[in-house]
Amino acid sequence: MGTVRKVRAFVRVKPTAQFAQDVIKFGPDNKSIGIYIQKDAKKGTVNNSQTDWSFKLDGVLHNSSQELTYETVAKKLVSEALTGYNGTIMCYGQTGAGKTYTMTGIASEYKHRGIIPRAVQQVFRAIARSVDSFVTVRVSYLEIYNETLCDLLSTMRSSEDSDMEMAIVDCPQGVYVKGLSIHSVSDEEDALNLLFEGESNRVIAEHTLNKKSSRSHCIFTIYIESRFRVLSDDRCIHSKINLIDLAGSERLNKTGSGWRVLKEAAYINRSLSFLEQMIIALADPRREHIPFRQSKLTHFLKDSLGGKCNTVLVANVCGEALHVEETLSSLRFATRMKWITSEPVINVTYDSEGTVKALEKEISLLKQELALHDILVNHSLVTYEPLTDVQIAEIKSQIHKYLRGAIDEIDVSSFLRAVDVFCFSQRQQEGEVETRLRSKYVLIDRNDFATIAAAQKVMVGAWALPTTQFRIIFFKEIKLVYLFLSFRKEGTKHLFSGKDLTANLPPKNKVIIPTKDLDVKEKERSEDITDLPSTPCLLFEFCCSSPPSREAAFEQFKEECGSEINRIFKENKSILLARRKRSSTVARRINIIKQEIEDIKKALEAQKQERLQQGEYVDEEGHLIIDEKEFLLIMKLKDLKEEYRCSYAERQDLKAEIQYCQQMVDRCRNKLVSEFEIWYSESFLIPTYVQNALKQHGNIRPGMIPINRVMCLEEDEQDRFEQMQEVMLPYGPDSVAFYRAKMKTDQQVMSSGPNVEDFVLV
Ligand SMILES: Nc1ncnc2c1ncn2[C@@H]1O[C@H](COP(=O)(O)OP(=O)(O)OP(=O)(O)O)[C@@H](O)[C@H]1O
Repeated sequence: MGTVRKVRAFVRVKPTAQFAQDVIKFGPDNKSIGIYIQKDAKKGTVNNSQTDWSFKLDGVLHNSSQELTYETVAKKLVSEALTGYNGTIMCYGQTGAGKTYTMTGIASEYKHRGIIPRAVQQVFRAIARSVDSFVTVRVSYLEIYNETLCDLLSTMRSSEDSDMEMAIVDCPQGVYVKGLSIHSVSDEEDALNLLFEGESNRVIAEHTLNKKSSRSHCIFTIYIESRFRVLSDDRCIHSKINLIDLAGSERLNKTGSGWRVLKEAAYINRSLSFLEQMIIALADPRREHIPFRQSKLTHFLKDSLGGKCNTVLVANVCGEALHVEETLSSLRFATRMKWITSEPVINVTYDSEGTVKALEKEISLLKQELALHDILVNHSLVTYEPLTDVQIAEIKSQIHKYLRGAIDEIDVSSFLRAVDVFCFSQRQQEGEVETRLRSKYVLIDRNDFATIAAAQKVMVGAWALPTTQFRIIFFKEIKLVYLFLSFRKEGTKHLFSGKDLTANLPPKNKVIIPTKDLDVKEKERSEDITDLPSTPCLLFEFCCSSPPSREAAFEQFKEECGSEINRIFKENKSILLARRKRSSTVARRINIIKQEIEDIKKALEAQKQERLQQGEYVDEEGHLIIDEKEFLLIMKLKDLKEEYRCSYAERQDLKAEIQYCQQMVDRCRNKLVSEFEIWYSESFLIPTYVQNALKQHGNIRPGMIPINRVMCLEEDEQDRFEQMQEVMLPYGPDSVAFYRAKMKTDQQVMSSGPNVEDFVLV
């Protein structure tokens, strides 16, 4: 079980020119807020009505920027969500007090973006840094308007979903909304697109208190699921972050709009008062029944307030005297929230069934791929069933014959046969097989991706030709499994020659072992196959069409492009280790000195007792006379104390140095990982022509433009226009996703024209 925590509650005061400084006062701890009201003169001099209140919350946000608000309120909750804790952040307060500003912010200005876009950014930045897990992110956007559930992303719903009636459903895993569309998002821009799309669909009414008053409760949810890259680790960590912008909590008589708005206000007030009842019940440990089902909002919040979830409330208040009653009511609400306790736990499931399913799916895809290859190369009769004893014996006999030189080639027609050939040949004549292979084939290390890619490029045109003959030969360790292709001459025309290959390979082809030192027999053997090109066979790794594993690529990256940062990282780490070692040596020394001091103190005490028993000597001036032993002990104690002081000071210095070194190491590690991610996607996931564009003088800056964008670019003009926009955007590359998403939503809204008006109720 997790540790028991309290729900955290903050108050955010909207800046105003008419701030009521005599009415609202903040404590020096930045956590307390006091409200002082003059006595109502009409009620006479003797009346007992309360005139001042004091509230203590987790923080008061007055004149605080969006950034500071996010750091204070949300950052920790979001980072804990990334490790599997559910989280809820809720903004409560009267109309116009800044709930939407706090939660969503101003969509046209990056600087004023609110909690939701910042949370999205934090999530995707953390994902970019994670190397050991696959993280998937999904989002949904729900609106509760007049007790009706609306999907703000309904235009993106599949036809199946849109037919389904929405309802809040309890299930053992928690509460969920049946029929609500949940969308996978691959990056920050994707998620922001959906946020802005949903924003433009919110029910908004013109209202005396706020011209763009949101009349509904809106819940943007981010679902995070992390699966570990290692197949043996079947843990799946999942969490959700509910970001809730409640409708305004003003009193009916202040709304001052038409009957429709009054009806809305009645609904809003009712659901907020049910919410208050639920909070009072949750805060009372003796209460057995919690009235969740009284409204859609409370039902939805059943597993999002307290319980196993991290919960944060922001009470938005106005600073003017006119709104003091609403301010008081919001502060009371926030104080009640603080009484609720929670015991957050990590949501983890062990998905061995999922892993098996994923593996089965992968096997079936591989089988299909293999079948397709077989058809392409006229090997349609190949079987992948386990071999019979007779077939195994036949393979063994073929290998013996090949090694004796009785046959030129081993016919390896299926993968399983090849595995057997490999196992058997490895046991039998590993060295000999290697020499023979080296004399006939060009060998490429499986980790040399550049060479493999070049070889692949040369061969790519030959794949589909029926004259291409496959042979798979397994070599030494399973790590060096190669797929050999031999290309037979078609008439007099070679499909390509070894020269073509060498021309296409990168200069660092040192791993290619040239064909040489053939004995006579071998020469004859190669002459036998003169109908093959001069470099008789090409080969490449069995799975070279898929990118290398991240682990292998990371090793390569550290050797090559990332070598400098890796070197600095290692150096810093070794300095850190040396400092730590030194610090523990000093700590040990301090302990020894402490012990010695204790021992000497005891010895001195014993000496003193002995002296007292024997009677003390004093000189003529009345000074006490001690013997030499006691004198030496006193001197030793003095030295030890001095040594203790020096060692202690050294330890303090070392501690500060360690802290600094640790920061440097962490920074280097993050840099190494983020550079690796860019390098990996540029080297293996991005097509070559895009890679060229990303090179130093290419027209795209790395990390700036998502691939899908690059792919759909057609004209140079478009390129230049986008580049220019990126340079001009404030806050550099960080804001690109935000502005792109905003532009996209604006374009959609413009093209949908009058439909936008449908959402504005006047
Ligand atoms: N802290 C703040 N700093 C600057 N402007 C703010 C702040 N808080 C709110 N505002 C501005 O005040 C106006 C009203 O804020 P907002 O729409 O967020 O209120 P609300 O509480 O969501 O109201 P409603 O319940 O009616 O939707 C907006 O123009 C917003 O930009």
